[in-house]
Amino acid sequence: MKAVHFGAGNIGRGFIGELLHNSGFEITFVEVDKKTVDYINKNNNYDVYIINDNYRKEIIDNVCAVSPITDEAKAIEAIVAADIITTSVCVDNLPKIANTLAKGLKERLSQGKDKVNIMACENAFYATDMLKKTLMECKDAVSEADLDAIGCFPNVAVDRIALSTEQDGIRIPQIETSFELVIEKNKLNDPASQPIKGAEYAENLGMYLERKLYVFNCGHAATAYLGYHKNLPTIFDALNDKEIYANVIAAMREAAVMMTKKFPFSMEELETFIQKILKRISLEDLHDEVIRVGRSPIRKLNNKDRLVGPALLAQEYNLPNDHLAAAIAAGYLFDCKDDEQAVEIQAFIKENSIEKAVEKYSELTPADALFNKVISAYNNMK
Ligand SMILES: NC(=O)c1ccc[n+]([C@@H]2O[C@H](COP(=O)([O-])OP(=O)(O)OC[C@H]3O[C@@H](n4cnc5c(N)ncnc54)[C@H](O)[C@@H]3O)[C@@H](O)[C@H]2O)c1
Ligand SMILES: O=P(O)(O)OC[C@@H](O)[C@@H](O)[C@H](O)[C@H](O)CO
Repeated sequence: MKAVHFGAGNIGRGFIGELLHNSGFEITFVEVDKKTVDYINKNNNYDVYIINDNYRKEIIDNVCAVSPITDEAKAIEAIVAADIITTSVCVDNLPKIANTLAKGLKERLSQGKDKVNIMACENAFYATDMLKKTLMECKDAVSEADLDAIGCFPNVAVDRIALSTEQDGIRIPQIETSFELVIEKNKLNDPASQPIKGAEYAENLGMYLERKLYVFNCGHAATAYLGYHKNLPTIFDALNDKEIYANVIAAMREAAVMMTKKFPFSMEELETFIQKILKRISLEDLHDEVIRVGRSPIRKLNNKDRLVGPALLAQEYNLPNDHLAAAIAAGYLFDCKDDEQAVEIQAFIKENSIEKAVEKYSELTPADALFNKVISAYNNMK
């Protein structure tokens, strides 16, 4: 069985690559970083280290990599031959992979190939739906009818802390033992099939996806932005600060209470979930930097993403969201110079105002109670 995976980064090699390999797939990574492509092709394998299993090394073999920039024809060939296609490139990059994927899918169609499962393993609200939309809108656009004739598009919730260390300019993935990959079962080509071993197959993905993004990633982002504001380098350091810990858990609980209104979760089970997540992310050995977890704030401050998304839903249900508002405000203070999106937001605030920035990036207006809470928290923190 053959898999094509776009993005040989931390999650690509460290998590999805490992699961695909253990499910019996030969994997072709489509990756823009030349050094990573050459490293994978050198021995047709790569190493992964399991952090909280004494840095046990796993070797993932039967892999190769191609660059979509210098070798698009090979990428298309791999797409045509694939039994499964997955991505983990960050949702901001989905439009950049769309043309190559679209060309490969058109070629599959013209060769009369089978339908293939295509899954975007990204932290976002229904990332596979987003990918499908970009395939219909890109330069080499495929019509929806053709996409449905050649592909199936299940959404997924992807959870594993996947980091890396650098050796000779190559990032070597390091992962934690805990993981969860939940796949939207009824959208699979064959809903009874379980193509990836170790994944869960759910009919009601929405509740798992929102719990992951709106509770886990919500708390993670809140920790990163509040930690960055206090000059704390890692998530471990940030959660060791009593004030930050109290604010993070309060924000996660605000999101969780909202989830109990929307989905059949009890607060008791969400409280257990929150405690489990806080334990996982505060592991000292991870050395997970607040700038990684806070990266790409334009994406994270979007009104469908992990902070504004649950805060708006809480507002809709007339529930408290003040701690979520404070975390959003901290996101607008994230002025990391190495993060393009942070630089853009800070320049926009300087040239315009925080009010205009919240309107532009989070699509909140002064008519929203949340807008005013964010502005007032921002001014208090500044
Ligand atoms: N790291 C985690 O703990 C984690 C956990 C769950 C979900 N995720 C999600 O997984 C996705 C990837 O995150 P990551 O941490 O692995 O990031 P990463 O930066 O380590 O990996 C992304 C990879 O995609 C490659 N890439 C970018 N544009 C590309 C393109 N046009 N074509 C091919 N390759 C391209 C990059 O070079 C990089 O190797 C994100 O959506 C993230 O939210 C990450
Ligand atoms: O990957 P991002 O940028 O969406 O979010 C940063 C972290 O919160 C994220 O990577 C977590 O480590 C991950 O979602 C855990 O499953």
